[in-house]
This record gives sequence, C-alpha cells and structure tokens, in this order.
Amino acid sequence: MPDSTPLRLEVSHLSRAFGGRRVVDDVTLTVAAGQVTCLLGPSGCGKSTTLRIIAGVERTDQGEVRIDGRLVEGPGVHVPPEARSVGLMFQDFALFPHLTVAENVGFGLRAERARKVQRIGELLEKVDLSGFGQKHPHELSGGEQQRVALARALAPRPRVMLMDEPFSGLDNRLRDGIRDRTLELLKEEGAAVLLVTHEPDEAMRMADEIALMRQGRIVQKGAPYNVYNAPVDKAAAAFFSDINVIRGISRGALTETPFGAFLTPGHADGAEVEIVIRPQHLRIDFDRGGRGPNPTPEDGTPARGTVLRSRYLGRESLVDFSMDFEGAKLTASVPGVFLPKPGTVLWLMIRRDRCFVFGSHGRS
Ligand SMILES: Nc1ncnc2c1ncn2[C@@H]1O[C@H](COP(=O)(O)OP(=O)(O)OP(=O)(O)O)[C@@H](O)[C@H]1O
Repeated sequence: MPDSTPLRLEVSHLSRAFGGRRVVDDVTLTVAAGQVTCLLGPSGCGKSTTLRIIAGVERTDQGEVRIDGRLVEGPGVHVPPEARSVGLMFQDFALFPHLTVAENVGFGLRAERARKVQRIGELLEKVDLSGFGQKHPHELSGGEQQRVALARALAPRPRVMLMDEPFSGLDNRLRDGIRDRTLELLKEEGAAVLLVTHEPDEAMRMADEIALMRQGRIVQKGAPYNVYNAPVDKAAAAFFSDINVIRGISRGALTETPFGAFLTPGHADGAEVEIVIRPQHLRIDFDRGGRGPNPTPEDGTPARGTVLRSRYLGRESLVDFSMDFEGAKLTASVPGVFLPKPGTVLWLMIRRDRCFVFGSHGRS
C-alpha cells in the first residue's frame, strides 16, 4: 500500500461491554481508500458489534472512530449514522418493496434530479442491471436484489463501506461470481471496505488484509497469505483448515517425534510443544515391503499408518490414518483422486517448512 493512499477509516482501542462482559475488547484497525479489510472470526466474537459502533448504530465505551480524519465516535462525540459517510450492507439488506429498483438506488442520494438520474444509471450499469430500473424488488432474483442493495449503498459515494456477511443469503453457485464483481466495483469506487465474515474462504478471496478476531479481541492482522501461512497460535491455524497436531517435549531446542526431530528454538527444556500441520502438507508415500521412504532433511523421518477411510471431495481427496504410534489419528489431503482402501499401509512425512510449532498452551 503506497504511503500516499489516504486512511479512510481509523479505529483505535474500541471497547464495548454488555452486562459486564466485554464483547469488543481494545480493537484497533485502519483501512485505506480502495482497500478491503475482513474482520474474520467465529459467531459471537464481536465482529458485528464492532461494525455497528463504526456505523454509529451502537455506542462505544472506550476508544475512537475516525472517518477521513474526522472524529465520529469517541469520548463525548457521537456523529449520527447518516452524517458519517458510511455505506451499509447487511445480510438482510431489505430493499424497499414499494419502490422501484431506480428509486431504491436513489433513496439516499442528495442531488438535483439530472445528476441523480445519471448516478442511478451509472450504478445500475456497473451492477449489470441496466434496464431493471422500473422493476420492483419482488420481480428480481436474490442475486439481482443483492446487486441493487450494493448499488444503493454505493450511490452517495461513501468514504467507508461496512458490510456484514453480505453474501451469506445467496446460494453457493451465485456467490463466487457476485463476490468477485462486488470486489471489482468497490475497488473502482475507491471506498475503504470493512467486511465482516465468519467464513475463512470468503476472507481469503476478498481481503487485502484479514483481522482475525476472537472473544472481542483482534488476535492477528495481515495479508491473507501471512495469516494463513504464519498463524499466531494453534486456534488461528485451525480457523482456516483442519489441522493435525503432534506433541513432544523440547530438549536442547529440538523435539523428537515419530517423524524425526523438529527444531523448536525458544521452548524451554522439558516444555511440551505442539507441532501443527495442515492436511495438505503431510506427504504420503508407499510401503516398500515394510519399509517406508528414506528420511530427507526437508521431510524428516517417515512414520507408518493404516488407512481408516478415504473420501473424494472434488478438488482433493482426504485420507484418515491410524498411526502406529500412540494411537494417533492424522488426516492427509491429496489433490485430485486418491482413494486407498481402508487397511492399506502407507507412510507419512511432514514438510519441515510447512509445520508450525507452538507451546502446548497453543502459542509460539
Ligand atoms: N445489544 C446487545 N445486548 C447484549 N448483548 C449483545 C448485544 N449485542 C451483541 N451482544 C452480544 O455480544 C456478543 C458479540 O455479538 P456480535 O453480534 O458482535 O458477534 P458476531 O461476531 O458478529 O457474531 P455473529 O457472526 O453470530 O453475528 C454476543 O455474545 C452477543 O450476544
């Protein structure tokens, strides 16, 4: 992000409690013009409340919100939602049923008639609904209604777009296309976008930056690549995919496991560590008359397992193993079709550059 890109949204140290429980706890984030930040986390972690405080429909107990440098929420300051220059889009986007599509899009527009008509036309074209202006919402499909809601939210050229699970009401087939088109349009309009979602795939697809939230706090922030490939703790790793966990005791910055030794610097002698590995980073190899493949520095020592079951998921196959050691159960994924029969003996190896090491309390 170039330094000259203006910060449209600045949120600092927001906190909010309900009935003595902090549901938003010291949340700080910024979003620049044309940037999409996804607030990602499980249900109930405080994402929507954060968004509602920024929108101005909920008050904060502590902290500040600035839009284009202007303080809109803070100690003694509460600018009403309609004066904040924010566009809102929620899952239940509720178009006005008695208004036409064009009237819906123009609803929040304060401009003289000719400019208004021009802007409505421009937006309907951008959401591929030219010619739909005189229809009513009930004549439109769910995807079309969603695009009208997007056009309506963007019509007054908000500085900040706040979106709360805006695609979750759409069926799977429509969703990817609409997400991509929405993203293009938001970038064209140059708004700063804060999008709330509980779906990691959606965040990976949409975000320039992901802010991972848990129990009211942002636990990790970064580009999707970094959040996926350098999770801050075991729970952060597990939020994006299934994980396998192998436990061991660190001694002299090394932890011995049935897969060979792992470097575990920074962990005290005798400390329990957890080695976390995503299913796609387990390498499967064949049995060679009771022997596995030779150890390598990249993949360590192979460990033997027996297939419990295998499933084909379309893009990949998932294979569950019962390992020879400690009754461990591991899951490996393989691109394409790989469906070994239950009872087949295979060997697994762990890519050393793709595993994460955490203390047994879950943090590195
Ligand atoms: N007005 C309120 N009064 C009391 N509790 C509230 C209020 N609003 C939210 N909460 C509680 O705060 C917590 C966080 O809710 P919030 O809606 O922000 O979470 P979320 O991460 O957006 O979850 P979801 O994805 O399920 O909407 C929840 O436990 C919720 O019950």
